[in-house]
This record gives sequence, C-alpha cells and structure tokens, in this order.
Amino acid sequence: MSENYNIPFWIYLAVVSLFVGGAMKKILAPHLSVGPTLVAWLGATVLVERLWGFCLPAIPLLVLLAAMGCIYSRSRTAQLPNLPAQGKAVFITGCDSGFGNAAAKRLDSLGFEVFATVLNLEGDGARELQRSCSSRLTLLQVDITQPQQVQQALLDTKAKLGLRGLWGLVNNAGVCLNLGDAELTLMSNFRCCMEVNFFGTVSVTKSFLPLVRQAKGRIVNISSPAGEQPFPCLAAYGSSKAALNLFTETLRHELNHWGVRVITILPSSYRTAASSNHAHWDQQNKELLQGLSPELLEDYGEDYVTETKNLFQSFSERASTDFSPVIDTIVQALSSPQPQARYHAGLSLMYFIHSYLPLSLRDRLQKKRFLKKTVMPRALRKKSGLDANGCHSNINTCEEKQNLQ
Ligand SMILES: NC(=O)c1ccc[n+]([C@@H]2O[C@H](COP(=O)([O-])OP(=O)(O)OC[C@H]3O[C@@H](n4cnc5c(N)ncnc54)[C@H](O)[C@@H]3O)[C@@H](O)[C@H]2O)c1
Ligand SMILES: C[C@]12C[C@H](O)[C@H]3[C@@H](CCC4=CC(=O)CC[C@@]43C)[C@@H]1CC[C@@H]2C(=O)CO
Repeated sequence: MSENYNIPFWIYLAVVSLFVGGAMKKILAPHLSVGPTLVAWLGATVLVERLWGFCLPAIPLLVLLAAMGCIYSRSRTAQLPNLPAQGKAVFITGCDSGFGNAAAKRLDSLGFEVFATVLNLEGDGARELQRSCSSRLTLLQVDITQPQQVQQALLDTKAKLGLRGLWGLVNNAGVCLNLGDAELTLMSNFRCCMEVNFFGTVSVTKSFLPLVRQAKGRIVNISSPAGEQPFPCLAAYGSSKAALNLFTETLRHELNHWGVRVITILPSSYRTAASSNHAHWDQQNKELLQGLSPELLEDYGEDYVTETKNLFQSFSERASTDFSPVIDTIVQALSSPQPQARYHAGLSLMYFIHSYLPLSLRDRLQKKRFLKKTVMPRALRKKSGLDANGCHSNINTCEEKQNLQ
C-alpha cells in the first residue's frame, strides 16, 4: 500500500491531517470541556501516525536526500570565493588584547577598514595596533558599558565613513571575572558579567545597527560554549553568554529581511590575556574570600575555594595560544558569501560531551574535563567524617572512596 504513494502525496496527506486535527480542536474546543478536546486532538494525532505508518519506507530515503542536499549546498558555498575586503569597514570591540587585537591586525592586513576600540589608548595593545597596522585603521577608546563613549565612537565612525555604511560589527569585548560555585560568586561578579558581556554588547549593537543595515552587512558576536553548557564554577559568565546567545539568535531572525547576517562564534578554550593572568586570578580569589559571609566560608572552607582557582590556572596553562582558528572564523564570518549562523572555533570536547552524551555521563565528564576537584566543601567532609580530600578517615586512599561512589 505505502509503496504506491509517491512522496508529494503522503506529505499532502500528513499536512492535511495535521490541519484537520488542528481545525477539529479549534472548532470543537469552545464547545467542549478539556477532556473531549484532548480526545479530538488524540484522534488527529492517531490519524497522522497512521498516515506516517503508510509512508514509513519513504522516510529514510527523504532523510538521505536531505542530507545529500545539505552536503552538496555546503560544498558549493565553500567553493564560492570570499567577498572582497576593499571598501568594507569593520568595527571591533575589545582590541586591547586577545582575539580582538589579533582580529584587528588580520582584518587590516586583508584590506578592511578597521575601527578598533580599546579600553586604554595608551595600553600595549593599542600601541601594537598603531605600530603594526596600516593608516586605514582607526583606534577609538570605548568602554562598552558607558553609553556616552559608545555614542562618541558612533559619531567618530560616521565622520570617517561619510555616506558609506558599516559592513561588519564584531562584538568581541567580554570579561569573566571569577571562577567559583554559583553560591560563592559575588553578586557584583554576576552584575559585571551581565553589564559587559550582555548589556554592553546590546548597547553597541543597537547604536551601530542603522549603519550595518545601510550596508546590508554582518554582526559577529563572540560568545562561549559556557553560554550553552553548564561549566562548573562559570555560572556568572555562562549566564551572561547565554543571554547574549539568545539576543543574537533573535536578532538573526529579525534582521534577515534587512539583508543583515547575524553570526555567533563559539571559541573553545584559548590562553588569552584574561585566562593566563595569574595575578588577576589571585586577586579575584582574594576578593572572593573577603566577600564571603562567615557562614559560607565555614561551610565551604578556604581550601575548597582556592583549589578552584588553582585548578583553573592549570587548565588555562594547557589552553592553546594559537588564536588562528578563532581569527580565521571571524574572517570567514565577515567574508563568506553565505556565512553560517554559528561557528565553533577550535575543538571543544565539551561541545560533543554536552551534545551527544546522556545527562548522567556528561555531568561526570564535564566535572572531570574542566575542573578535577579533589577537595570537598568543609561541611560535607564534617558530615561524613571525611578528611580535606573528601576521603573517609577509615579508608586509606581517595581511590577507594571513589570506587564506593
Ligand atoms: N579565551 C577564551 O578561551 C575564550 C573562549 C570563548 C569565548 N571567549 C570570548 O572571547 C572574547 C575575547 O576574550 P579574550 O579571550 O580575547 O580575552 P581578553 O581578556 O584578552 O579580551 C577581552 C577584551 O575585552 C576588553 N574589554 C573588557 N571589558 C570591556 C569593556 N567594558 N568595554 C570594552 N572592552 C572591554 C578587554 O580590554 C580585552 O581587550 C570575550 O568575549 C570572551 O568571553 C574567550
Ligand atoms: C571564560 C574563559 C573563556 C572560555 O569561555 C573558556 C573558559 C574555561 C572553560 C572553557 C572550556 C571550553 O572548552 C570552552 C571555553 C571555556 C568556557 C575560560 C575561563 C576564563 C576565560 C576568559 O576569561 C575569557 O574572557
């Protein structure tokens, strides 16, 4: 029976039955209580399921054809030449160091007209850009949390662009103030991450959008996998990046009919200024301990808090110092004739763990992969007679304890 149906016909039947089910529910719902409505909806669902049963053999073929179509269109797009850089202006935030500084240099070398913004015009990063880049590059001092500085940068950019629009806005500026359990993270840390990573980015985007719409250009937001996966001790940073991700996705849909492409880049872990500055993290850890209430400090213990900082520092020591996967991706997002909506820059094992493994397994791996905590909170040790490393006093080694779990 099902072999006799060709694909268009069964699609037609499935759509009709969905509409019939929906119509039944809509027409009958006002006259029926909840129970019969559910029965009507169930009836429609059974109808769709029966139709689906007729056409089941066609589905693998459809999936295969769809996959081949995606692969073919991706390969065709990948073969298309990149758009020329000449005449295209790009505004980048957070160019004092890290990805922003490297991206400004690369885009300048490719021929883009770069507006590189920095927190400190007298800093090493700004000086490096001034020294190594062409006269096309404009350095601007912008703290993205300060609306008047954002507006001044807009005026300066417009003055230089004249009647031209802005081809690219790269929202790169971002901070991760501290690493610690959410309960231990100061509210000031949550607020600062939101102010810079979310509200600052929204402020710059809204201010520069008219120029980007004029050029039918690109908005490229540098987010983080921490905005999509629950990295331990990154609740403040991850929450701000999660807000940024949803803002970016919403913007992507809304700007589509303006011809503006909105792209999210999710780098894996790299050893940039922020993550490799041990003095910075030592200071953050000190402020965290000073900000804790006596009760929290008693429950968790200083050794627990300090281990988190030490583990993160050893994690960042192993991170890559080669930013090229991120910089190549930023160039691709600005130059590809058909850019992707999302790019992962660098292999993030966490991405695969989070996307493809069951919850119980990924929770265990996530903890082991990012921060191999060995010290338990003090209150938990007391309750179960454990020593500083969470081992039972009557059990000789931690391995025996872990074997018990
Ligand atoms: N390094 C990584 O492993 C990694 C991974 C994923 C995502 N990211 C993201 O990449 C982006 C760049 O970070 P990075 O790793 O190059 O670190 P970074 O600290 O070297 O660069 C951050 C930049 O943002 C600037 N900045 C901070 N606060 C600002 C503010 N209020 N106004 C304007 N500029 C401000 C800093 O001056 C610096 O230039 C950030 O958004 C970060 O969240 C980094
Ligand atoms: C958040 C940081 C960037 C990045 O986001 C890192 C995170 C450490 C954990 C981690 C592992 C990954 O595989 C994806 C990126 C990421 C989640 C880093 C800690 C400090 C660093 C920064 O401070 C960046 O400004």
